[in-house]
Amino acid sequence: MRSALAAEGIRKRFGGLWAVDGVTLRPEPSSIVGLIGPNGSGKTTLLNVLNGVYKPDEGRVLLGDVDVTGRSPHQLAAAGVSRTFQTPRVFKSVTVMENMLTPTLHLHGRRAGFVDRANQLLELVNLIDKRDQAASELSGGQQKLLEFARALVTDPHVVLMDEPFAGVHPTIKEVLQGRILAANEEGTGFIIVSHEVPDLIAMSEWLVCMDQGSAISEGLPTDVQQDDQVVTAYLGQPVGAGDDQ
Ligand SMILES: Nc1ncnc2c1ncn2[C@@H]1O[C@H](COP(=O)(O)OP(=O)(O)OP(=O)(O)O)[C@@H](O)[C@H]1O
Repeated sequence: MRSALAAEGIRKRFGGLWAVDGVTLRPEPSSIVGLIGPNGSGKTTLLNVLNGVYKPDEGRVLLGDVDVTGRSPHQLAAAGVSRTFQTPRVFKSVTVMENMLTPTLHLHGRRAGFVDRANQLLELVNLIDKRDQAASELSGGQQKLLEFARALVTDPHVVLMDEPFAGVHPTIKEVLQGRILAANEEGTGFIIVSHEVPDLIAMSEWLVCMDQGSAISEGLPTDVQQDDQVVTAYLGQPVGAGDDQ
């Protein structure tokens, strides 16, 4: 059974600006939660609080029943909270396989199992042939796939993803979407920030819309999409009604 990562009354301030201003999220374990909102609404800051990059000024982060507020990204990764970034953060000078194994380095005694798992995941994201190449030889899209596969290697409770589909080729996007859904079927929970609202609506069981640091609407994606406050936050455009954006 996987644990959900929850936010309780999170507030985070930069100078005079409350970038996140009292957000509570209580996802079901093993669910896909989509997080949308206009630029600057606090989505990335919330992810940064959830994986320990920032300590919140107020509120708590819970992994299952455990209060993990203030733990470092490293500690949270070890506890089962993985993260991917808008610009993939892979170690370019080492091989694809070495990248896959970096999250396991501090976990002792199970390395052989992780190598098998890493091979399996590389197979699933079509990077197995690149296993012994330096990550710098991968395209930007392939680096996103590598970062995603690496996030799954330790079998996390939840993966936080920031703009996974931004700027990636449609073929790679399709692989990513398929692998997210497959990992979710196996029990991994996701919280995904994306401006590609139609894609996110199609994948998410629960959608949250932020505006000016607050969660202004949450619920089933089709309901949130039609919420007047959400439409207004997106400058009068029904979200997900047009092109991806
Ligand atoms: N390190 C920081 N220092 C100061 N202000 C920050 C910092 N990080 C974010 N902010 C501010 O906090 C607010 C929320 O930013 P954040 O990046 O979380 O929004 P976002 O919803 O992820 O935006 P986008 O969709 O454009 O990525 C913005 O006004 C931003 O300028």
